[in-house]
Amino acid sequence: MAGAADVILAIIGVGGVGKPFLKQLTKITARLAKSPSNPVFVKVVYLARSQTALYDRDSYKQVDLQYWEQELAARGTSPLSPSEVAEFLTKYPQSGHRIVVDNTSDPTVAAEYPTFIRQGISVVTPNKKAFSGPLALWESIISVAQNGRNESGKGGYIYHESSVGAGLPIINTLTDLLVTGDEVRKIEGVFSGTMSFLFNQFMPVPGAGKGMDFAAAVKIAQQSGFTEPDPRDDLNGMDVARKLVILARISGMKLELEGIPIQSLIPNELESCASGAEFLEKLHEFDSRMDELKASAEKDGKVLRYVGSIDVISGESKVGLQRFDPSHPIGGLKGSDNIINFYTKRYGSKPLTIQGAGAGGDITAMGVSADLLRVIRLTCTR
Ligand SMILES: NC(=O)C1=CN([C@@H]2O[C@H](COP(=O)(O)OP(=O)(O)OC[C@H]3O[C@@H](n4cnc5c(N)ncnc54)[C@H](OP(=O)(O)O)[C@@H]3O)[C@@H](O)[C@H]2O)C=CC1
Ligand SMILES: N[C@@H](CC=O)C(=O)O
Ligand code: NA
Repeated sequence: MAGAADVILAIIGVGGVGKPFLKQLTKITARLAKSPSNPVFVKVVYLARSQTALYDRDSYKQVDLQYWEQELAARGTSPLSPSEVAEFLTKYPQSGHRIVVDNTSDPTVAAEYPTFIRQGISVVTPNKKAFSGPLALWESIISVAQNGRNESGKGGYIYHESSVGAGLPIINTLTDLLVTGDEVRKIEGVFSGTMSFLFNQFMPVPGAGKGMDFAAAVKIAQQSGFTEPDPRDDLNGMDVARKLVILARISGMKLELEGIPIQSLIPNELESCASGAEFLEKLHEFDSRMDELKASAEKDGKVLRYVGSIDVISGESKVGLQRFDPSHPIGGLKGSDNIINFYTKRYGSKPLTIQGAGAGGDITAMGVSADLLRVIRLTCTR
């Protein structure tokens, strides 16, 4: 078949984001295979959860995207380490671009992105750890990726749109601003779907109801798939700080996570909880503290919202609670909406604003699927 190409795919992580990603992938693979001029055949040869994986070292049998769950239960074996996944993909006996989709939040998988990329394997992920972890890891990734600093044409590609604002076009927009020569001065807004949901529920604008107890809202946020695998990573402000670090580094700053002042919403007494489950169980005991903050803001006619900002010129950044007028765009956010304002030279004093749901399985998976298609277009289109 003229112009036909193969894509060899390894998928690591099939949880709240990974499952809807697989559903989207099923439709995408069917569509790509039917292209009359440039059919692309996506072959999933590795699929892993934390304790079990589907792959065949000898036959490279493809994973059935419809029955993967049953197959995993019936014939799953121990997962490969990330470097073994790289070797497994590299040894696949036919040509075709190799791609790893990392749908975990595991820093040990993230630490191996340079290993994948150096071997020409592209990485697509919503996992924030590699881009907001040690600066050296970030530098290493962007120095080897084709779409990184050198555009050397040798390594694989890296795309991680869903690591900020889930499926919202945040990273693509920032990249477009920068590559076309705009000067980004400040980025601010609500970066957490969980925090947005919590404060919209706990302290709605006047006239929109009394509001829910804080700990009860946290449980709903978790059940709705908005939180990180461990909800403490949202409540301690780290998730927002990670997103700011990612945007700051793309903007050219050499920022480390430790450089951001972060207001944690975890009560001191719960810092030592052994698990996220224990934390969730005990959080309601501290609802009165949140109620006090709420009452004080209410007295001044304000609402509380959890925001982050980074001043690219001065290098100042912060993450925490702020009071807003109920009529302010941040005060009036709904659901799990993020709102992100880019202040740039071209846009002047009125920022470029992106707003919409910023957490949840389907919309995060959408960002991952779109990134995957981006890599396929770059590598398989004749
Ligand atoms: N949920 C959201 O709204 C958003 C999430 N993200 C990011 O998406 C990623 C996934 O989040 P989410 O799906 O909610 O998390 P989940 O906890 O629901 O799923 C994580 C999956 O990764 C698997 N996993 C963890 N470690 C490993 C490992 N070392 N090897 C193989 N598999 C592993 C887990 O295995 P097991 O099934 O065995 O537990 C699980 O299948 C995170 O990085 C998160 O920050 C980004 C934007 C929004
Ligand atoms: N836990 C995160 C998920 C997306 O990044 C959030 O609530 O925003
Ligand atoms: Na995004």
